[in-house]
Amino acid sequence: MTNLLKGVNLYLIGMMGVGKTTVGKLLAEKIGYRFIDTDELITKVAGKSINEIFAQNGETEFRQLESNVLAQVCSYTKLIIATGGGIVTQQYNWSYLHHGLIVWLDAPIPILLERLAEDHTRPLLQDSDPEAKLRNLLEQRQPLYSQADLHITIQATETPEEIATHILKTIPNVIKGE
Ligand SMILES: Nc1ncnc2c1ncn2[C@@H]1O[C@H](COP(=O)(O)OP(=O)(O)O)[C@@H](O)[C@H]1O
Ligand SMILES: O=C(O)C1=C[C@@H](OP(=O)(O)O)[C@@H](O)[C@H](O)C1
Ligand SMILES: [Mg+2]
Repeated sequence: MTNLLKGVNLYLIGMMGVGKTTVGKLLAEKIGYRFIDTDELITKVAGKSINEIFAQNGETEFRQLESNVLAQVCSYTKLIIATGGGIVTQQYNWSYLHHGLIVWLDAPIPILLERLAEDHTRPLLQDSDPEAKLRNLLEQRQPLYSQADLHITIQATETPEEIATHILKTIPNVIKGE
């Protein structure tokens, strides 16, 4: 797999709660790549949590930090990059994402809701109706996510390990120029 990818980065995109961070770590272990999470880098750069950035600086500034971090990481190779769910909403981010192979992790809303039911770290979901919020975000983002190179549909019972294996099995079908 490492030979096939030739150092090309993998970018995981998709909705909050789909498992980008969890599966990304496993993928990196499996193929000997480094793992990077854009949210984690943003909190390091800003010196505060995602919640604090949204509350104190607003989403616009968060998106700017996210783009800056993405621009930095895409100059490296052999990375698995778990992005934040909204990275696709900034058109110019696509010029960075297209440096690598873009993998869309896609799961139905009820699965996302169940996983995020007790979560307080995603400011966009601290809403009186998180289900409606997720539906609304997905409606806006689905056409953007669908620009990925690889679309992985996740079943409710699939473990992170199974999803990582599924992705690795599917990559040879979409390697650019192969
Ligand atoms: N395949 C899975 N099966 C069950 N729970 C999962 C799975 N993938 C992720 N999770 C859980 O769902 C939550 C969100 O996962 P996370 O990796 O943070 O998603 P994302 O980075 O896409 O927002 C976490 O609590 C994680 O442990
Ligand atoms: O969907 C979004 O707009 C967001 C997703 C989050 O990351 P995850 O997708 O890893 O939860 C994080 O970047 C921020 O809370 C905004
Ligand atoms: Mg994440």
